[in-house]
Amino acid sequence: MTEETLLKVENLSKSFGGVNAVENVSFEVRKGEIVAVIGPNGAGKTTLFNLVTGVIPATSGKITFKGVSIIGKRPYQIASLGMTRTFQNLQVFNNMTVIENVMTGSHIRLKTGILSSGLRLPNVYKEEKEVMQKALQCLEQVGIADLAFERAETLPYGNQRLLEIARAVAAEPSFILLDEPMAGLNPQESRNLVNVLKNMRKQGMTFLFVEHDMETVMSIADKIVVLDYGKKIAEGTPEEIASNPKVIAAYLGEEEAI
Ligand SMILES: Nc1ncnc2c1ncn2[C@@H]1O[C@H](COP(=O)(O)OP(=O)(O)OP(=O)(O)O)[C@@H](O)[C@H]1O
Repeated sequence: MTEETLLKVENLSKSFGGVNAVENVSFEVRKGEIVAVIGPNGAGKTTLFNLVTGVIPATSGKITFKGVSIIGKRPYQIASLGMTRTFQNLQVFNNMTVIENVMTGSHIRLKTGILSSGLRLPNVYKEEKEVMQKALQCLEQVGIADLAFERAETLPYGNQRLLEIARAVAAEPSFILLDEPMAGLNPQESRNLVNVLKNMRKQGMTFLFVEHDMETVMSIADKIVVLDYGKKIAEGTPEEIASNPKVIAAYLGEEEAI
C-alpha cells in the first residue's frame, strides 16, 4: 500500500438549520485503502457522502481530492476528477441489458455525429465495439460477464448490486464511494461482494464506504471512521474500533452492539 493521500477531509461541517449533521470532521483516505464510515442512525454518514461528492455544499471546512480542492465543485466536475459512487437503493435500468447498463457508465463519449450514426458508418461500429469491450471487462471484474446480455431486471438482487459496481468502474475512477453496498444482500452475496472489493483493491482501487453490516466492515476495512451525532468519535483499524469504549457506548446507546 502506498502512502499517497487521495482524499483529505479537514474540519468539515454541515448544518441544516439547527442540526449539526456533520461537525468538524477530519480524516484521510490513502490510495489503495478501503475506509469504512460507520455510526448509529442519524450520525451523519449520508451527509458526509453527499458533501464529498458535491451533492450538497459544506457549511465550512475543506475537502481535497488528488491535491485539488473540491469545495464548491459540482458533482459532475468531481466525477471528472476520477470519483464515482453507488447509491443505497439500486439504480439499475431494468429494461436494458446488463452490458447496456454498464455502457451508460462509460466515460468514452461517442465522437461520431448524428449523420454518421444514422448512416451506420464504419467509425460508429468501431466506437461502439470499443465501449462494449470495455463494459465486458468491467463485468468480468465483478464476475458477471456471463450475464452480459440478460435483461437487468431478471438478475437477482446481489447481481444487480454487482452490475452497479461494474457501471461505476466503467467510468474508470480511481476512487469509489459505496453507500451501504451490503444492504439487501444475503450472506452468500455479501461474502462474494467482499471478495470482489478485495480483488479490486489488489488492482489498486480505493474505496470509501458506509455500511451497517459490521461483519463486512470488520472483514474488509483497512481503517474505520466512526461518527456519532455528526462528530468523529473514533478512527482506527477494525481491532482498535471494536475495543474502543466510546464506540461501544455509542452503539449500546441505540441497543445495537458491534
Ligand atoms: N436535508 C436535510 N434537512 C434537515 N436535516 C437533515 C437533512 N439531511 C440530514 N439531516 C439530519 O442530519 C442528521 C444526519 O443525517 P444523515 O442522514 O446524514 O445520517 P446517517 O448517519 O446517514 O443516518 P442513517 O444511518 O439512518 O442513514 C440527522 O439528524 C438528519 O435528520
